[in-house]
Order: sequence, then structure tokens, then C-alpha cells
Amino acid sequence: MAGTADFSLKPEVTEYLRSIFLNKEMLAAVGHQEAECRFQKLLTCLSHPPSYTCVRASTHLVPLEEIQRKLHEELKQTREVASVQIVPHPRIADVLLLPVDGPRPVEQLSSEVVVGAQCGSALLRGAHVFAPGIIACPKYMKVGDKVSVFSDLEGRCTRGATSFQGNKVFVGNGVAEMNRSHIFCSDKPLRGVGVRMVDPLYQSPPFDGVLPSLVFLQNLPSVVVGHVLGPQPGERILDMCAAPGGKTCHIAALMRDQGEVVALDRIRNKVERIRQNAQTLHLQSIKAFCFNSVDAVSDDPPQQTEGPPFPPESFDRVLLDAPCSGLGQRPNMACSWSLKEIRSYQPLQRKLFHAAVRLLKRGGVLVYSTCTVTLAENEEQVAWALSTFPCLTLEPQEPHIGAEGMLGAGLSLEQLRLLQRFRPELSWDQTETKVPLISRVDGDTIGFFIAKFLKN
Ligand SMILES: C[S@@+](CC[C@H](N)C(=O)[O-])C[C@H]1O[C@@H](n2cnc3c(N)ncnc32)[C@H](O)[C@@H]1O
Repeated sequence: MAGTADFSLKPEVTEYLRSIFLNKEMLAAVGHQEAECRFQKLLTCLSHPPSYTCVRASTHLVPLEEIQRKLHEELKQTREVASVQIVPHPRIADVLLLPVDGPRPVEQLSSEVVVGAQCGSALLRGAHVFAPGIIACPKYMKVGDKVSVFSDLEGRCTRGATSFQGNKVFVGNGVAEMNRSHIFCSDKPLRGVGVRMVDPLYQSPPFDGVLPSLVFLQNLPSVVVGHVLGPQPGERILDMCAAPGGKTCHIAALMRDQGEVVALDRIRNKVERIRQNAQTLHLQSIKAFCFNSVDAVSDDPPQQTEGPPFPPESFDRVLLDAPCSGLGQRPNMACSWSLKEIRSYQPLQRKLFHAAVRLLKRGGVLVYSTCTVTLAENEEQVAWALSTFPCLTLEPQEPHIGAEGMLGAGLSLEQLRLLQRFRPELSWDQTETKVPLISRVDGDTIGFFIAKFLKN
């Protein structure tokens, strides 16, 4: 495939991931060759975007067909998108899908701009190059010049360089909106678009600010989480790690904004984002607080305030969308984290899990989710939870459109069947570009994991 290479990781992290995907249980089940092949496909597909953009529609405000029509009109009129296909998801009633065009045959130019790996990943999702993301550009680059944009995978390019021969990947062509001197020699803080992408490797519809109260950009597995939690009008729900509030808002919408959704996050300015998103989507049942959820449960007599900490058994349902190593995110061309950083999440997730179980009422539902692919943060956490909390049992999930849980953590086949792991590597096939969008969507997602528990 033209353009992007495999997901670039520190060698120790690649080896760690390989040991997960080639674990003993997996090798016994599928054999060495198939396990290795799946692992290689995983590394490749993580560096490419899914073949569609997923938006969650505000069906608590307006019927889906009307949102689909409005979105169509809006993209055609204000964004001047000539033809746009918008398809409702066949099983999820509040999801619209828009195909991404790519990888497109784009010819490389002689003038090169180099950006950081994070910026490069954003370009694959349809962004333009913001000036602070530019690391190198031609010596005499001026406004209006046509340039090819490359992503520096290993962070080796020197800021201000005029060229770069290291490990880089082509992400498309654009037009400079700033001179080189403005980018590298200005005293003022750099702002704004430095290169406008006119011929990106992947073309997705420009979404920023489109129908803000009616459509919300969200990965398909993240939308599935809200449905699996199954919130009902009038209930009291806790979202323990909520910012920026995508799932919080979905939960409130599924409850028709009746009841209470308590959203906690440890980072203050991120909590503000939850409030902004709730306001934009006209949701009043959300109460957001800045708080460390590890300490969100207290045996002290209840305070008069409505915020945390809360007495045990305060909530009908709890969502623990845990902070995680994020290795399922797509497209992601490079991750510079050390193995120590990747492995640091399991203990934190367990502390959060303890609080989650205590805060949940008996008969209540706990959903645990991550956007990563490791066993340590997914199936191993489930095995640990089932042995640590005898009151918990695994529950079937609806909808269940992803794969089963992965072998390797000692869970039974029956238990694995109750888990939902989105595994893009299982259906990744670079030759099958003609398969209709609707047959591809459920397999072509970010890497994601969902477990649903009942507290007995
Ligand atoms: C995976 S993100 C959540 C995404 C969010 N659920 C959504 O759908 O928009 C994890 C969040 O957990 C927050 N976080 C990390 N540790 C936390 C803690 N101890 N207590 C509360 N929030 C925490 C992070 O700030 C981050 O916003």
C-alpha cells in the first residue's frame, strides 16, 4: 500500500506486544504462523485510519433520517464536498458512517515539509498542518508553494532543518500558508495553519464545527460502550474517567436526559470540556466534577454537597472507561513510550476498579473499557476482577459486533465469548478495497475492549 509504514514503536515495546500476540494459549490454538501474521497485520493496520468516519447522531433531539439529510446538505453547501455518502449503521440506531477515501494515488513533490508523528497521524484523519507541528521545510519556502508532507516517525529530525533523510512517511501534498521565516524565526507564539492539505493520502469529510448539536465524532467501539452499559431514564450513573465526555453525553442521551449522570475526571481543564460538550448537545442531566476517582468512595456520613466522594452503593450503573496505554488508537504512526510507561496502567486501573465495585449498587451494571490491545489491561483485568470480587459475574453484551476476548489470560472460552474485543487485524486485508463499506465497518475499527459485569 502506498504511503504509510507499520506502527513504529520502541523495540522493547514491539517485543512485548509480540509476546502477547504469540502467547502460549494463542500458539496452541492458531499456530505460530497465523499468530505472527495477525501481529504483523496489527502493526500495519494501526498506522492506517479505518475506512470510514463514524459520527454519533443526537437522536434524543432529532430523528436519525433528518440528521442524515441535514448532514448531507451541510457538507455539500458549506464544505463544498461534491459527493458525500452517509450510511446509517445497520445495527446501531444512532450511528452514521461516512467513507474515507484512501490511500489515494498521490504523487510526491520535490519540496518536503516534515512534521512530528502526532501531527502526521492527525493529517491521516483529515487535518491540516498547524504551524507548530512543522519541524523542517525547504530553505526558501514561501506562501503558495506546493509541498509534500512527511511524518518523522522516530522524532529524529532537527527543528529548523531544511531536509531530513531519516525514517519518514509520506502523508500527502499541501500548499504553504506561511513563509519559512515566519515558522522558524518569529518571536511571537506560532498559531494557525502552516500547510493546507489539498491532496492528502486519506481524504475524509471536513468535520470541524459541522452541526455541533446533532453530530458528535466518535469511534464506533466507543458508541458501542454506551449501548452495552444500557442506561435507563431516571437512573443514577457514574462515569469515572469521563473527559472529554463523549461517552458521558451518549449515556445522558440514551436516558433521554432524565436521571443523573455524574462525570468525574482528574484533570480540571478536561472537566470543562465535558461541560462544554454537554451544553452543545443540550444535555442537562450531566454533573461534572474534577476528582480523582480512586478516592471517589467514602464510608464517612454523606456530605450535603452533591459531588464526590459518594457513599458505597450510590449508583445504578458505573462506567470505567479506564486510562490506558492507548495502543489501539488508529491511525497512529509512532509511539515513543517506554515499556515501563506502557505497563504502568494496570495498577491504576485496578485501584479505579476497586472504587467502581464499591460505588455500584447490588444488581447494578459495571462496564470496563479501554482503547488498547494488551492482555494486561484487558482480559487479565477481567480474570483478576472475577477472582478478587466474588460478587461480580460477566454479562452478555448488546450489541456484540466486535470479536471475542483474546486467548492468553487463562479465561474459559465461555468467558471469552462474553467479552468484546475489537480486533482490526483479523479482517485487515489490503487487497480487498472493493468490499462495500457496510460489510467492512464492524471489523475495521480502532483496537478496543469492553467487559460488562453484574454485581450480585
Ligand atoms: C480514556 S480517557 C476517557 C475518555 C472518555 N471516557 C470519553 O469517552 O470521552 C481516560 C480519562 O481518564 C482520566 N483519568 C486518569 N486517571 C484518573 C483518575 N484517577 N480519576 C479520574 N480520572 C482519571 C484522564 O484524564 C482521561 O481524561
